[in-house]
Amino acid sequence: MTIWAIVPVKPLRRAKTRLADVLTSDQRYQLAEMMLRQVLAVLDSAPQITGTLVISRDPEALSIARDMGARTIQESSASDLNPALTRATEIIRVWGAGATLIIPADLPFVNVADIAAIAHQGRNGPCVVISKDLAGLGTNALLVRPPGLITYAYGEDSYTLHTEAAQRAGAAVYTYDSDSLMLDIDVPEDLVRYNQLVGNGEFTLLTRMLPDISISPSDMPTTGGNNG
Ligand SMILES: Nc1nc2c(ncn2[C@@H]2O[C@H](COP(=O)(O)OP(=O)(O)OP(=O)(O)O)[C@@H](O)[C@H]2O)c(=O)[nH]1
Ligand SMILES: C=C(OP(=O)(O)O)C(=O)O
Repeated sequence: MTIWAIVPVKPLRRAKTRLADVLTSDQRYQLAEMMLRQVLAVLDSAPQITGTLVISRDPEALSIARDMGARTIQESSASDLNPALTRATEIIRVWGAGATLIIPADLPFVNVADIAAIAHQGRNGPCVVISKDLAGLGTNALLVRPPGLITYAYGEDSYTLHTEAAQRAGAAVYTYDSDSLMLDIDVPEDLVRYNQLVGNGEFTLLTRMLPDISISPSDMPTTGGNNG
């Protein structure tokens, strides 16, 4: 059965506000664009994904999505993340999708093995497959078979809320976690944790993605967690 990916994208020039203490607005814009392109490239190369629908208010994000082979939907200005995802899900249901995989645009390390593993776990419905964030509170990837089975509850404690919604719907609930899927880039500590994960003092993610950036570990808080 077909799996359509949905990628929600906030206006790129207003993204990653929680990184404002350590990145300039232009650096945040560059990071948001680079992560979006990375996520779309992985979804485009994953054989289990029939197609990707990007929903955003941002014409620039929608243009990037189209250039990378994704379908797009213009989100209304008054929208928010959960209603945007609901609207996108309604569309892929019309397209006959057997399942949807929600992948946020800020998961720079998602890879095709993650997509394959989630698709395999979620091959028989009704079910959901959820990938937690590093703090274990958020939802980094979410497969829902059939689409529309549960109401989206992204935000605080979304992992628990999505799990409970699936249980109420009588669906099987699977969890798939991997280092590559667990790290969404939200807060400065995520950059520190990324650095710890790869064991390198030079913020490889940023230096690779934003070669002109000059952040050092001493610029970062050393405790706290990804609040999902
Ligand atoms: N279409 C759409 N996507 C959204 C909206 N809010 C957040 N997103 C996307 O949902 C995913 C997770 O959101 P966040 O982690 O809050 O990303 P962010 O808004 O760039 O980061 P912050 O500004 O720090 O909250 C990212 O891919 C965002 O681009 C929204 O209102 N509409
Ligand atoms: C929206 C979520 O997290 P964040 O906005 O921090 O990526 C979530 O995990 O439900």
